This record gives sequence, C-alpha cells and structure tokens, in this order.
Amino acid sequence: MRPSLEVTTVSQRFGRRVAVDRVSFSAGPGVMGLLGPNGAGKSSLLSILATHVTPAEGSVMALGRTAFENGRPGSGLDAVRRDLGYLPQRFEVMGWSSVKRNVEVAAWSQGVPSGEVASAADRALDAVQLTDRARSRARSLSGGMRQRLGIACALAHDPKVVLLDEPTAALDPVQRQGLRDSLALIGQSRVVLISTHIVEDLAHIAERVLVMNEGALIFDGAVNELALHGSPGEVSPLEAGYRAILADGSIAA
Ligand SMILES: Nc1ncnc2c1ncn2[C@@H]1O[C@H](COP(=O)(O)OP(=O)(O)OP(=O)(O)O)[C@@H](O)[C@H]1O
Repeated sequence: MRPSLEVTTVSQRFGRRVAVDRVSFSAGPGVMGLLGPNGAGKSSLLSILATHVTPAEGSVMALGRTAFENGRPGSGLDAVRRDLGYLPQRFEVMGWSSVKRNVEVAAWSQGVPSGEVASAADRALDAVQLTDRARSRARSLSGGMRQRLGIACALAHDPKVVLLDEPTAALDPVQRQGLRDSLALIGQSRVVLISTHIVEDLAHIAERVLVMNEGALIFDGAVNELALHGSPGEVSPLEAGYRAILADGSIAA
C-alpha cells in the first residue's frame, strides 16, 4: 500500500491551554516539514501522530488504518503503531553498547524477529550513512552522528511513516548537511514529517511545509510557495515567507 497519513480536525488541550487546534492535513510519500515557533504545538501534534497521546478530538489514519477516531483509539491503532517510526526531541542511547547494538535493540523492541535484527540494523545504518561506525561505542559519536543513530533506531523496523521531532537542532552546518542528505533518501519511499524551527533546513529536503502557530495550522503548501509570501530583505526568501505567514497568522495555501 502507498504510504499515507491523514489527519482530521485533531486537537489537544492541557487544561485550558489549546496545544493543537483542529489540525487537518493529508500526506503521501516524501519529506514534509513542520515549522513553528516555540510552543506552537509541533511536539504535541507529533506525539499524537506517534500514538503516544490520544487527541482530545479528531481522527488520524495511517496506511488506510484508523489510529484514532473522534478522539478515541481506533480499530487499527496497534497496526499503525507497528508501521510508525518516531524520534522524540530527547532520546537516550546505550552509550557503552555499539552503534549497531543500539539499532538491533530498537528493531527487536519494535517486533522484528530475533533472526532478522542484525540485517534490519544494517539496513537502517546504511539509510543514515552510519555503516562505517557500526562497531563504535555509541558514546563516541559526534552530535550529528548521534542524531543519525536516533533516526536509524526509528527506522529499524522499516516503518512507512517516520516522525522526527527537531532532528537537526544543535548541529553544526556540516553535520546538518549530512543529515539532510540522509533524510532526502529516507523520504523516497516513506511519509516523513520533520519538525524544526530552522527554516533553512527545509529548503533542501522538504517539498512541502506545514506551519503551526498557537496550535493551529496556518500554512500548508510547497516550500517554494512559502518563499513567495515574504518581501525581499536581509533574510532568505524562505525565512521571509515564514515570518510573513507568522505575522499574518491566517494565510492558508
Ligand atoms: N505536558 C504539558 N503540560 C502542559 N502544557 C503543555 C504540555 N506539553 C506542552 N504544553 C503546552 O502546549 C503548547 C504546545 O507545546 P509544544 O511542546 O507542543 O510546542 P512546540 O511547537 O513543540 O514547541 P518547541 O519548539 O519549543 O518544542 C505550549 O503552550 C506548551 O506550554
């Protein structure tokens, strides 16, 4: 089945605070960016899509199966979970274990049969271009390599929907470029949703971008389209477009 994700009027609240406000979009294979300032609701939305949290209202379907329906767990929740890869904003690695062992454990914990975990780990490490560090201890990796290890762990069971929460935060430009290349490859056959507040990261890897502000989706369109919203100035067209959309707060493509 063609990888797909369908989100319909999903909301989440913390007490009286609306963290996610009736967000709807659908996606097929490819890399999609989720942009927004601090507190916009990106992580809250991703944790719902990752099925860690049940939304207060709304429905989520992935690969034709229902994860949530009208704010309740759906009949396909377990099946959706098996086909999801999620890298949260903060994650732990087993520092004294090898890079490959970390990915094998992730594969095993996601239900990959023990006889297949080694080859699953090899595949995932290859996808993030970390094969040459497979035998290194995880604690010896640089920040960018550690992020790639986290992504390899999320990919270990070959999920068709991949959710990455700020995978490029705190990386230097060279590490960021390496990670962008890996993500572009991964997105060829999967739905990949990447949250970030670094606008330029999306310019090279994402075809489409969603912008959230104060819980609501205020833009859903092509990266090039976002760039058209800004006026020429000191920042890049994409950054200018993003700022204009945030300032207006109501434009939807
Ligand atoms: N566990 C929680 N309890 C109460 N409020 C929360 C909780 N988690 C998030 N919030 C609130 O929900 C809103 C959205 O937060 P969220 O972390 O989803 O935003 P974000 O866009 O991911 O931000 P950042 O870029 O800083 O990670 C914020 O107002 C935040 O304070």
